[in-house]
Amino acid sequence: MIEIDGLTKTYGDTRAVDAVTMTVETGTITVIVGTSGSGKTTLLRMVNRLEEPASGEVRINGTSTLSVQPHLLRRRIGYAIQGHGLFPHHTVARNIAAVPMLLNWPHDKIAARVDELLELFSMDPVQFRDRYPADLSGGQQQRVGVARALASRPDLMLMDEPFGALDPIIRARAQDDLRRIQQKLGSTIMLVTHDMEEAIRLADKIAVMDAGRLVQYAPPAEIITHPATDFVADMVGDVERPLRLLSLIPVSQVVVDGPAEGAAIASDASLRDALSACLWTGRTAVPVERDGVPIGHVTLDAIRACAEFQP
Ligand SMILES: Nc1ncnc2c1ncn2[C@@H]1O[C@H](COP(=O)(O)OP(=O)(O)OP(=O)(O)O)[C@@H](O)[C@H]1O
Repeated sequence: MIEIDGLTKTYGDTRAVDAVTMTVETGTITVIVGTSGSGKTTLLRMVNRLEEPASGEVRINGTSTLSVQPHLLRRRIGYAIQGHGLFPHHTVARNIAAVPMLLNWPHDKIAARVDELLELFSMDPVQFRDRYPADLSGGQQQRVGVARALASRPDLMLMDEPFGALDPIIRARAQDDLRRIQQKLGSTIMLVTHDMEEAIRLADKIAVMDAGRLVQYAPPAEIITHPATDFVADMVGDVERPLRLLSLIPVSQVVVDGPAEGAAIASDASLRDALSACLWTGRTAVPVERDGVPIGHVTLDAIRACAEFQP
């Protein structure tokens, strides 16, 4: 459990974060959302002491972070930022292994962990572990960045706009992957975004920040149905649905016979999901199954045609 207690940060006259108190349960995703300058990043960076608070404290499983040296604290807390921050001259495997190497894990344990994470992120270890970041797509780099932050099985994972550089379709797929992996590993995640749609998709609880203050902290359904302030209502109202059309068409409508490579999606999934799957994996088709039985595949061309020919 992460307890944030009266956390405050001032820069001159600006109260960047103003007496924020909230509790994050172990094994959940909390998304901190708000407009630019509302204090989200500062709040997150006070949790791993990249910023020191003016007052208040953070407790992780009952222990104040002030009682732990910052560099030791940060080894226990994963941190992923926009633009992934990978080391360009290190291979994918070495990038993912950065913290386990610092912690002096045995070589075979590190190698096993790297392969396990690559597989979790749908990247074949044989194909990817010896590549360099420049030889990966943007989506793949982002996945390696998140895998690296998870590598040592941190108590807590902090993510600052981790998907900000991805286009909206790939981002939806990256969010789904993160959710799946978080559930599998039981990780505790605090994630900052300015995108309310991302918050709704990912969060167990959403923390809405406005001018340094925490104005609402509640599950997504409650934020949508009972926004605490006009500001929260405006943020919910702004949720963009650029791919609304594809979201409304089931995959079953354009499925054709024959196999395709990769993980299958359900026939009642939407074409938006299928499009995300194609773009995220870099494939031009995705297999489709009904009740776990393969029934064919859907192609990127067919999805595009649907998007184009709808009124
Ligand atoms: N090092 C600093 N010196 C002075 N002011 C700062 C500093 N860092 C942040 N601030 C101010 O603190 C406030 C909160 O900034 P913060 O970066 O936490 O906001 P944010 O919600 O993460 O914004 P964004 O979404 O644009 O990243 C802003 O008014 C910002 O200008």
